[in-house]
Amino acid sequence: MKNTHLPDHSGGPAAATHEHDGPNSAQQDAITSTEGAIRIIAGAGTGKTRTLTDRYCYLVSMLGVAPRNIMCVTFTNRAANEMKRRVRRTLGDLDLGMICTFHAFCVQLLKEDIHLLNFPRNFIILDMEDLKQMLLKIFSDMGLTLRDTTIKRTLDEVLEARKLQATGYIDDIYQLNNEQLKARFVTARDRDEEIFLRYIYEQKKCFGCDFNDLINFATWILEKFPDVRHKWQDRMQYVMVDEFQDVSKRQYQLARLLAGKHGNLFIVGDPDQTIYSWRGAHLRLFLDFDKVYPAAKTIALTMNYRSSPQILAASNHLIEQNQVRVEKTLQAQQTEGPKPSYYHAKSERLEAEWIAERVAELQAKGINSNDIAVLYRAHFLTRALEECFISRGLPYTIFSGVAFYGRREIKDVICYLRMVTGADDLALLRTINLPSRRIGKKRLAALAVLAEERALSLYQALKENLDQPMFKGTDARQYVAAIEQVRQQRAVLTLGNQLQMLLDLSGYEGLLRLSGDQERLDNLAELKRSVQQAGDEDEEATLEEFLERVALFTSLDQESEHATLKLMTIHSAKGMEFRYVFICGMNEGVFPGRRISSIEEMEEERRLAYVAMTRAREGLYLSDAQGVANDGLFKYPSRFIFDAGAQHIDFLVPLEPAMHPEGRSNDATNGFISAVQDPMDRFRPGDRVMHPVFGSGTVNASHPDEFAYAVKFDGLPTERSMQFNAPLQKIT
Ligand SMILES: Nc1ncnc2c1ncn2[C@@H]1O[C@H](COP(=O)(O)OP(=O)(O)OP(=O)(O)O)[C@@H](O)[C@H]1O
Repeated sequence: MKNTHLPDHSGGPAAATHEHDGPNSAQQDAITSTEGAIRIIAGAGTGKTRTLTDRYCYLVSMLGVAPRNIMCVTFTNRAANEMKRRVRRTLGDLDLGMICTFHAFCVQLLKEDIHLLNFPRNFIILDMEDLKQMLLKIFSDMGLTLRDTTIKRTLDEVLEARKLQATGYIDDIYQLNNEQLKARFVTARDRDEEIFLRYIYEQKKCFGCDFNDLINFATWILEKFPDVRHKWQDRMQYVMVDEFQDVSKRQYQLARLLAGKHGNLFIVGDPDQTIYSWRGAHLRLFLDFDKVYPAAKTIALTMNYRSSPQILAASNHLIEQNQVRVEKTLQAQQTEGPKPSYYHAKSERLEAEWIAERVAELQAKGINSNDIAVLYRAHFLTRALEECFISRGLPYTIFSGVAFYGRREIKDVICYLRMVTGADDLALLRTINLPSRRIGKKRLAALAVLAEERALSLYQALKENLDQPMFKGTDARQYVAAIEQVRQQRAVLTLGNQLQMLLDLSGYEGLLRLSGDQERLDNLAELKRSVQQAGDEDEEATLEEFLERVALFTSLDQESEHATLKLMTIHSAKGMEFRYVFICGMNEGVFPGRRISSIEEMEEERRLAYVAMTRAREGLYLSDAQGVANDGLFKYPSRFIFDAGAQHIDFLVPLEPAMHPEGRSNDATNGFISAVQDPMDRFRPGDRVMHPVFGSGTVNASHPDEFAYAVKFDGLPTERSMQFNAPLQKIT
């Protein structure tokens, strides 16, 4: 085993920034502070990922801690893989299974202990497609149509909301058998509750866990069974959490539970980069860490090794406009570069052309396309860009919202593979008529009744009733035969060969070929490659393991395959860096989005702009297009351009006064803009203020996180909370 090299390096400015330069003193402190609760507040580009990796290597090689005793959770699988790659480069080939996402960690825990919930070890992980399919079945069972309720609403407001709120549903799963659960449909208080109960019933029937369950089940088991808790707490001598600013309350609770015995909880993140509040991430968790752990040590990393001083100055100025934050100013270590530029185009087409021209200029200077990224707030913004790039023959790759494994043909094949492993009902329903086997709705309904009566899965029921008249004239027998033949050969065939056999015997590949859709065939070829690769990398790898990895894959994990210009949303660009970054569509109503209705949401949008700008190393280009938006409103340049400080931005075309925030009138077209104009924290405790209705009063406290003052008005009996932008005047 190699030792990590950890030379004591001063934190002084360094001109060259190479990966092999030693850590600076703050980084060194973070690497070697191993015991107790440690919070690292790491600004953008300050070497957070690198420090985390060095710390991991330090624990293993200098302190002699086994990798199985270090839990290191990252935000995406992509980040986990990158970290493993770097650790292996230093420490050699080790089992690094505990460097993973929260969800992947929970899968490992559940594989060991889910029997406590009466689920089998080979439970299935339900992805978004499975959930949608399940809901469609439930709607049909309840006689609901998509007019009564939509999939999206049900996913957000029924499933997600209930599972985020409380974990009582797990007690139901645990205590009630299928019949008892079913009996509860009748007593459901309302339609949404019935949908939820039916969902629990369906998931229990196929032993499925959705992404929320993975976290909830793991926490529930740890809380309910002390022996199991102690086992995991013993193991997790060190718990490290990356991107802590985007961790949810429940994930934090899980990390705390696991670190409960040894007390070594290390969190690292950047409060200024919180961009997932809507997923339950709480900036507060980060800010209050030292309240939960009073002995916690906090280390700030503020030397930015990524961006030029000019890019950093604009980014710093932007984020300073936020009120709820931990004050920190990053210092640039890079050499000077040009100021970020801003181009205000007269139309979307002209904006796209301006970007294409700048890209061409960079390429002419010998810059690799891989080093250039165009970032945007929303997917729809790519249309104009794509049209322009295509007409100019400029190759580009879009990191699309639909992840590879979510594509229709890929999901079909994954479900075929699931027929070989667990043969769950969802997988059967998806595959049974691909290609058509003449098993229509009526036959499926009859099969469901058979399965229900005998408490069997659909597949078992089908297999046992192939001779029934109802399957006459269908290809049910061939379907079962294909699956059974692959099952029998599993022990002797490689993963790749199992898949090929299944594709041939089932007729699915033939069906795709018949459709002649080259893109789908290419995707299938890509999937085959990935299955083959999984088998090559590890001869012992099983189909179950492959499916489990795939189920945990999300759209944020997409890797860049081609050396072309990259187009992606800012959310997907999290954690990445590029030499040149374009941020397009910087218009009010787009970025910040029109639906922003509170100051908190506006601050989150600003953090998103900050994440976007800090991805750039040498060049940053901002742009917007004038005109009328989809909703008929006039488009103004984004406030974020001005928030970055006029002195830090090179305005390539002079703006008419009406385009500046201060030049805008307060008419109907920009009511949105004034409605969420950020208020300033204007008063200090003790200030005397005047309100047009309540009269005079004294400011008792200022609560920046709530954007409110506590004011005691002289004429009112109780203290009142007043928004920062309330009509208060200071009395001097
Ligand atoms: N001590 C150091 N000396 C030289 N270069 C460094 C040092 N620490 C980090 N870097 C370099 O700085 C860049 C940013 O590091 P890294 O990607 O780890 O930052 P980060 O904090 O994770 O960024 P972000 O949070 O913005 O995604 C990388 O190119 C990295 O190699």
